[in-house]
Amino acid sequence: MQQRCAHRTSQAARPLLLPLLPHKPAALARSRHLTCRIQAAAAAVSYSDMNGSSSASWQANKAHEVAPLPAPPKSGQSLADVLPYLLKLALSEKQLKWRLGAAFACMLASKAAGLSGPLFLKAAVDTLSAGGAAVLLPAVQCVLCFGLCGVVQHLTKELTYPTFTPISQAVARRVAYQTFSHVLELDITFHMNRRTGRLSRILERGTRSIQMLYRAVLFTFAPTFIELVFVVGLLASRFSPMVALLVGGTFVLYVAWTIAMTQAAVEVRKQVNQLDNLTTSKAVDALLNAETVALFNNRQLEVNQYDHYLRGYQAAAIQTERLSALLNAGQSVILSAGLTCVMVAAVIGGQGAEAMAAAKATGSSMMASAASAMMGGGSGAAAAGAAGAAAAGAAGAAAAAPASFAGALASPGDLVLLQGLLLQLWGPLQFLGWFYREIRQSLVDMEEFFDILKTKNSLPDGTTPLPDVPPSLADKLAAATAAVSNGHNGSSAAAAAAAAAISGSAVSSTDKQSLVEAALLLDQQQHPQHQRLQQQQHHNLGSADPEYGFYSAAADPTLSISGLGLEVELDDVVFGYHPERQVLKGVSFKVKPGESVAVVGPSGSGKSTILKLATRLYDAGSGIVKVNGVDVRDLQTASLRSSVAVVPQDTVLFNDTILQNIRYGKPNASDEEVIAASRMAHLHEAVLRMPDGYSTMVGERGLKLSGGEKQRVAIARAFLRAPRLLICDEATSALDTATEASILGSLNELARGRTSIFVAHRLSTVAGCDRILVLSEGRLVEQGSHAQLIASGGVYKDMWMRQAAEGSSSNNVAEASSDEEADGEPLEPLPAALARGRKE
Ligand SMILES: Nc1ncnc2c1ncn2[C@@H]1O[C@H](COP(=O)(O)OP(=O)(O)OP(=O)(O)O)[C@@H](O)[C@H]1O
Repeated sequence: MQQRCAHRTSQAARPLLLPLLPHKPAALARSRHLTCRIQAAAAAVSYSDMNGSSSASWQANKAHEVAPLPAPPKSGQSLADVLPYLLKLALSEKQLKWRLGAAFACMLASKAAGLSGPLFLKAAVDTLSAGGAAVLLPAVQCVLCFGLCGVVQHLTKELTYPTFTPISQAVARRVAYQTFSHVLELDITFHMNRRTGRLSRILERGTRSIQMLYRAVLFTFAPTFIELVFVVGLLASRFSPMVALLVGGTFVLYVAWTIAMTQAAVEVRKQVNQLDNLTTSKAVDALLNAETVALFNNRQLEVNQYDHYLRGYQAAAIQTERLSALLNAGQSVILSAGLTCVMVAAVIGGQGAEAMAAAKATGSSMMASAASAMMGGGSGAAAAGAAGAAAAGAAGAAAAAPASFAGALASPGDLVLLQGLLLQLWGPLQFLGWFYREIRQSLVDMEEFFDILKTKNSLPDGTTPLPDVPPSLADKLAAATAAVSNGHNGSSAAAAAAAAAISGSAVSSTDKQSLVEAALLLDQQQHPQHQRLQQQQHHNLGSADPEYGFYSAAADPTLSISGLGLEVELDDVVFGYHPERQVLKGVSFKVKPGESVAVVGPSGSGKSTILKLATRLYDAGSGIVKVNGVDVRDLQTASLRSSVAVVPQDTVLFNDTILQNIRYGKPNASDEEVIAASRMAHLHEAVLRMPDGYSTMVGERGLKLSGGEKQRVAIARAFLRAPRLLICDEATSALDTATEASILGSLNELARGRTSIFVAHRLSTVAGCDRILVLSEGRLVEQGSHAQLIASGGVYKDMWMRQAAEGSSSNNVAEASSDEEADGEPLEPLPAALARGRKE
């Protein structure tokens, strides 16, 4: 039985997929051609991967395991606000402990080596100053140690950040991943009100800032502070408390100046950011609309507008530069003045000459002297030019010192030591200023970033999964199942019951539906394979037919009427995009499962808005929108949307290949499925005519495709998706009438057994729908079948007659309608009538 069922499906699918089978030479050649195209497409897939356009993630359409972000701080204005957040971010990284420990060990080793170097150098200088042949070896030893310290200092310094980088990169990826996911999850109103370029700049600056803060705080501020404490201590013990006090004072003054100036620059930075956002969004806007710009010959207009923002940006950036120059100048003056004072104090208040003399007298090895110096076991004084005057000045002072200050100085080595230590501080201090400014800027950047993270979806997700059938149908289904199972035994009997029910004129369409459902339930109980296929289609998970890969309900008449359709109901819905303007003013209707409904009416009457409410892009202001009997606000949006396919009014494509763009309807679809869908959408031949076939890149937003081709890509996506609710918003408006007629045929096939809602201006394209809703100024003014509406002679009939009169191709249809009006016979469902009318 199972086999028979599978065979039936495969047989049913055969006509549909026949063109894919290589059973003729021509077909063989074609299939080879197709294979080439697919290979080319595969190449494009890797291209897409490289470009980050996600085919890999398309294959695995499920969330990656990325830890959620902690709640962003209430305010991101100060380090005190942001640091705990950064800490929480880092703490959830697995390797944090050992990496942080290793990075700190490297950093401390680097600092220790950096501070030891001057001590060895001092020892070498003092040794050499003693004179004589015996000092040569110890002096060389000291110099070698000095060199070794330099090597260790730089090697460990270079190891520090790379050791921590995997953590900061992992955090940055997590932040970027979760923020991107958060932004895509936000409601459509958020995206409507944002400018894309601006948003992407904020996200980019935010993630960059997080990395900057780690680097600055962990590897610049903390080590510099430790170093400062150590150096001040060393200076106090070796020279005098005054020297240490002066170094500390210089540092405090330096930091105070940096903070004050940076604070002043914050406002300017905010301005620069704003102008940067505006400039980028202006550029992105113009580039996205390059064709419109060219056609309207508005290049200069765009460039001028861009320049308007650029000029603002330029002015703000110049102000930032001025502030930066002032900051740097002040920092240099403070350091130079401070360090000169330190040197003078060291020279004047030099101490420890005796100790050094004693050290020399004992003739102890210079290594011992260096070691004692490192331990702070002696003190000395030296003089040098301010470190800001650079090493040359210091060296000159060192040379002059023994003569000029022989009485006050302990040794020339002390002078070298002092200068070495001060230079050791000088470098990080310079960076400290730069990093502080960066931190301030990062905090400004992160404020906007946190604002986005804190933005809540104004349409919070519901918790109820989409039920399989609406409650009313479920009841009828149960009754019908019982009836059918009492009367018959076995799936063929169930199918017979369904067939009888369908053909029975006395049975209402909903009851027919119920009986078919009942029959199918019985069938499923006995055909697990059948059930699996149906589930696959339900959840859009995979291909049902191993032979062809592509599954279509249209290929299997039993499945296509399997009641997969959703029930959509609007109950007294009032809605406006802005509170002061209502677009829908109390609209109520119900679309039954499996029913095809058209929404027609003048432009701006709210047709597309209804579709947006049904797919929960917006929530109704008042009234309820229900799908399968559940308020959409309670439904899990994912379960709703995974059951819906929308062919939108304006198809915007991803800048990727045609293959990938179609595959977007079902990310895990095989190439064969994609191509089968493309055939159903009458796109295949057009694609084959393109030089790169399915691997043709469609350009930004699909600009390289014609309007009709874009629409057919969207239709192919819908075929691939095989949805329970098909929504077509002017789906064929960009197509020529012949293509439109054949696509409508395919769409009708697709719509069988599913619920479908069509919005159309050309009434002839939807006259075959089960029901037509006529909307006018946000109100439902008429509804019924085409025949009923024509017969009632209302708004719809006026629209129909007007359209019939307008187009020569519609004349036949108009005649048909008057004939039908005259004799009361129902019209032949379109597009069959449409196609016939056009032929005639
Ligand atoms: N995102 C939006 N923000 C503000 N107003 C909107 C938005 N989308 C649509 N509108 C307005 O709502 C009204 C109804 O729009 P809707 O798109 O539903 O009309 P429609 O009947 O589908 O029109 P058409 O046939 O021209 O597509 C229009 O006046 C439109 O300007």
